[in-house]
Amino acid sequence: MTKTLLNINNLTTSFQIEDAYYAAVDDVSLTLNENEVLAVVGESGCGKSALAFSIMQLHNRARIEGDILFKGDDITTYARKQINKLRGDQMGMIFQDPLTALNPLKSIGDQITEILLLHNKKLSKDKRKKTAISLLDKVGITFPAHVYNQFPHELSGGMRQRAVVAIAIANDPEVLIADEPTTSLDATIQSQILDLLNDLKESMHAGIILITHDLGVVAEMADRVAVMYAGQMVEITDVYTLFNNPQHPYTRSLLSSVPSLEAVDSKLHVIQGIVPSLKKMPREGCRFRSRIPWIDQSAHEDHPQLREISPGHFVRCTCYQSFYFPDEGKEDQHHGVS
Ligand SMILES: Nc1ncnc2c1ncn2[C@@H]1O[C@H](COP(=O)(O)OP(=O)(O)OP(=O)(O)O)[C@@H](O)[C@H]1O
Repeated sequence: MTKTLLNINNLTTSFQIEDAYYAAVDDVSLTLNENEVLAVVGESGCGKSALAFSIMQLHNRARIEGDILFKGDDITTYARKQINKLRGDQMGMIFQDPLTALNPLKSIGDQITEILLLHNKKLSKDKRKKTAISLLDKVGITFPAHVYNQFPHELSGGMRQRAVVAIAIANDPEVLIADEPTTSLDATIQSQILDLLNDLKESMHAGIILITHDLGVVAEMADRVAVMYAGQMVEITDVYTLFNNPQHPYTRSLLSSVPSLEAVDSKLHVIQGIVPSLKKMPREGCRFRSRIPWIDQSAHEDHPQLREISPGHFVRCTCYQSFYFPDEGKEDQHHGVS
């Protein structure tokens, strides 16, 4: 039977701006199973990192509501000490920018052995060093014994990101959150890091939340996909359905704004506008409404809900039933699940 590792219920993360709180993650519910890659996709500013930081309890001054169950235990009620132990032990995170994730004043070896000690205080110095070097080897670093003694600024970008991965997986976490893990890397290193994540899923049966705006990475890595817009999930489905039968206008716009080698004849549609800032974000009705003004206003719900339209396929707002791209014409409009 598949084991559920994370059960996130009605998570809302709000930041204070001047004298009011604004939700960057708004009533998000998600599950993550073992041996599964769940991709979270969306444009910049839609709340992906805020979600990742909330799950890892890394926000300092945010207001967090809802629960985050890790194997049935609500970790939002954990004391600081408990959460510090959980992070880096059963839950690991790979940050977007390896330079901010690594401590510039400590050697790579020290940063890995510190994490190993979280899991097992009794691990001897010698054993810690051996394990750290084998981790560096596992993430594909050549001369791992040499890199063990090096400092972050002495490594290339790709090596630094591998070191960040080594730290994140040091204690064989059951949940791994990877926030744009390959954004700052060139294509070759990017695919090596993604292969590494896939190996981890296979060998440790870990559940991975992969945050990305790159649909190529989604196609290659994900089992399920959650599409996020303006703090809310607008579509959740398996990766096959996402690419073959996307429903929400935002998902369809994201997919059709990327050129595809297979579909050379298909039109590209650029999504006009941007994700609104937190303060300006509409809190009533369909949040994507202003970016598809040609769709009849009556197509949107007043209080859009995420509904299961076929098993495992969730879509927010009824507007997906009436959506078409302006240059396709209304008669070509999409009619729901096929
Ligand atoms: N500490 C904070 N205080 C106030 N606003 C914040 C804070 N962190 C994030 N935000 C705002 O919350 C919204 C979501 O930001 P977030 O970084 O989660 O987006 P994202 O989807 O991860 O974007 P990117 O892909 O660029 O990292 C944005 O409007 C951002 O400006």
